[in-house]
Amino acid sequence: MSAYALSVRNVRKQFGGLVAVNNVSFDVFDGELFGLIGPNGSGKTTMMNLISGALKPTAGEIKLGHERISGLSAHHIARKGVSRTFQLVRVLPSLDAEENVMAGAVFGHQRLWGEEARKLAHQLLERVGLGGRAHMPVSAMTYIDQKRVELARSLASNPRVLLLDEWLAGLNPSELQIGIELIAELRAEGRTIIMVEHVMDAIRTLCDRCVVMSSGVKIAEGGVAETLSDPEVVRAYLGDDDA
Ligand SMILES: Nc1ncnc2c1ncn2[C@@H]1O[C@H](COP(=O)(O)OP(=O)(O)OP(=O)(O)O)[C@@H](O)[C@H]1O
Repeated sequence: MSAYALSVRNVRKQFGGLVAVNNVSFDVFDGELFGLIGPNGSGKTTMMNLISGALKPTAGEIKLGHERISGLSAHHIARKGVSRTFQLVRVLPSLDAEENVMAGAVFGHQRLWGEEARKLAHQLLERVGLGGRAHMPVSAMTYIDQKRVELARSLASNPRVLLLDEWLAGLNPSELQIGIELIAELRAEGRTIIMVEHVMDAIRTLCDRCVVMSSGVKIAEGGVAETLSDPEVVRAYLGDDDA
């Protein structure tokens, strides 16, 4: 880990009178698995949307490496190397797994076509545990398998930064274990990942560092163990069963 993969500087997002993200700054190193956590409604998904370009900040700056990406369209930011999965899985249900993943290869950062894209799709489907199911329609797949397809599609662009927005949500305990192992493998490959997650065991197991948000504000940042035992963080989570 050396250079910053992503820098968030004094970022603010206002929806009318509501400040969803209030002057938040943090840096994510190359190769780091970085957690973004906080109670419901604290601004985590808004922050993911700001990084991916689905939303534009009201103020502040986001850089990918040395390049400012805040203000660019989601499409441009994806091309520059930020890819994501969504809180509620978004796949193309009428297509099969291979076609979904090829779409990521064709439209993303890496831009592969034809046979090259197909070959990569096969490798990635194998990678996420869907080898042999390349031609299954995604609409016929279980929820975890649809999540695997979405992850493979995000990886198909060979992103510089991968955003996982509650990728583990909705999985049963054995699927959760598989999901955590899969993310751990991506981390071991040296991928830079920012994950929003309510599953605290996953954060503890997987993340190098984390930021904690509450009511739009960053209330703590640092190594996972010390951050989660910070009294302000414990207070913010009081009453939240997931903490
Ligand atoms: N498009 C929007 N328009 C208006 N308000 C919004 C919009 N998106 C989010 N908000 C508000 O911003 C605040 C932060 O929401 P956000 O979804 O970012 O929180 P979160 O931490 O991701 O929550 P959760 O853990 O429940 O997903 C909430 O009060 C939410 O209602």
